[in-house]
Amino acid sequence: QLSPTPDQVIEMRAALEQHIEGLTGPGGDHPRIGGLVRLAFHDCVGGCDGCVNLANPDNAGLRPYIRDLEVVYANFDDVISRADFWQLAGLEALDRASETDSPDIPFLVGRVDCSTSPDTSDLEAFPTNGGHGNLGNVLDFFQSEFNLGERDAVALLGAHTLGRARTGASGFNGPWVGNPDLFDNAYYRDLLNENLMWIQTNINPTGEDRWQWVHGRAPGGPRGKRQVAGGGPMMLNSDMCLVKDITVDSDGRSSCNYFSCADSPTLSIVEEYANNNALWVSEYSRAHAIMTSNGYNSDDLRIPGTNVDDDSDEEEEEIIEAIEAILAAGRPQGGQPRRGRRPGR
Ligand code: HEM
Repeated sequence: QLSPTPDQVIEMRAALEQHIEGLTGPGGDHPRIGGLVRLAFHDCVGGCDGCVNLANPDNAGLRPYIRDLEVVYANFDDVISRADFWQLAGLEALDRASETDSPDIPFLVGRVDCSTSPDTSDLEAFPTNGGHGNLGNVLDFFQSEFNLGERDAVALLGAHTLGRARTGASGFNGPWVGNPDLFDNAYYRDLLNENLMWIQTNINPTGEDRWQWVHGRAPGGPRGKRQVAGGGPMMLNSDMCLVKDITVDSDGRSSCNYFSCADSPTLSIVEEYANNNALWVSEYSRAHAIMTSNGYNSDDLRIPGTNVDDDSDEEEEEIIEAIEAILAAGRPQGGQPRRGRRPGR
């Protein structure tokens, strides 16, 4: 099995850092930050296996990130699996985006690529209704897919502080927050910010509906015009449901507005994260570590160059213990390891 040395991991991280810096968007942002974090998540739906089904509309937009990353991976494909390399790329992107509180996520190796990597025709199960969904859809998804609870789900969705949605991919449009390159709790602060006058608008009224929440006005500014085509900061229903108890119809339209909706049961978690960046980053780290072990048992994954049990870093050990507990709880009856895709997928 492929297993890089710690020095090789350092070399790969340097190459990935260069890769991330090597592409800038029109606003001077770095699109690969968001793209690589999203890839790390999408690869782990159905098990982290270095394979993404690009024919699945839920994966729309990932193609250029995978294609460009292949050029970097070609230099290391004899020492690391693609599945591990994609996870390292996600971690490097998070580090690049962090300023004050950096996520502390141990990089574990041992993931195995699917036989057709990087492509697959497997249909992975993403949240019902994608960005149209409500809190029930979101929580069910994280529970059934990753064995993650409510708090972990709220923490993970904070990754939407990075990157943006694109009309040509999901059909939604815009970043979630003002600075899509910065990994901090702005996502939670904006969700709670009444001065942003959140309104729900359909940015694709002549085609398949795309109801997203946009700022009704700039902070402190006069009430602005509804963003007809989006492009400014936005939230999906699956984000807004963390603070508002929205019920959406099959097109994604909410029956209440930001001011008339009742509070969501997860509101208090959002408030905690909005008030405490370090707390959010720490809980995000744990949830991300668990998500990116999906499909494996604790004995399958280890820190490069070590045996997991030898590792002396206390914080990393805590996270590994958490992963072990979750993996043990999630093991199917009969104690069979859940490596790669689950039966029936
Ligand atoms: C309920 C679960 C989720 C839903 C419905 C959802 C939905 C979406 C949608 C619709 C987009 C826009 C894609 C595009 O147009 O290119 C997106 C982007 C993104 N998502 Fe999620 N997402 C979910 C969970 C997550 C999780 C768990 C993570 C990571 C931990 C994540 C990280 C990202 C990032 C970083 C982007 C920006 C990508 C870019 O800039 O290219 N998402 N998500």
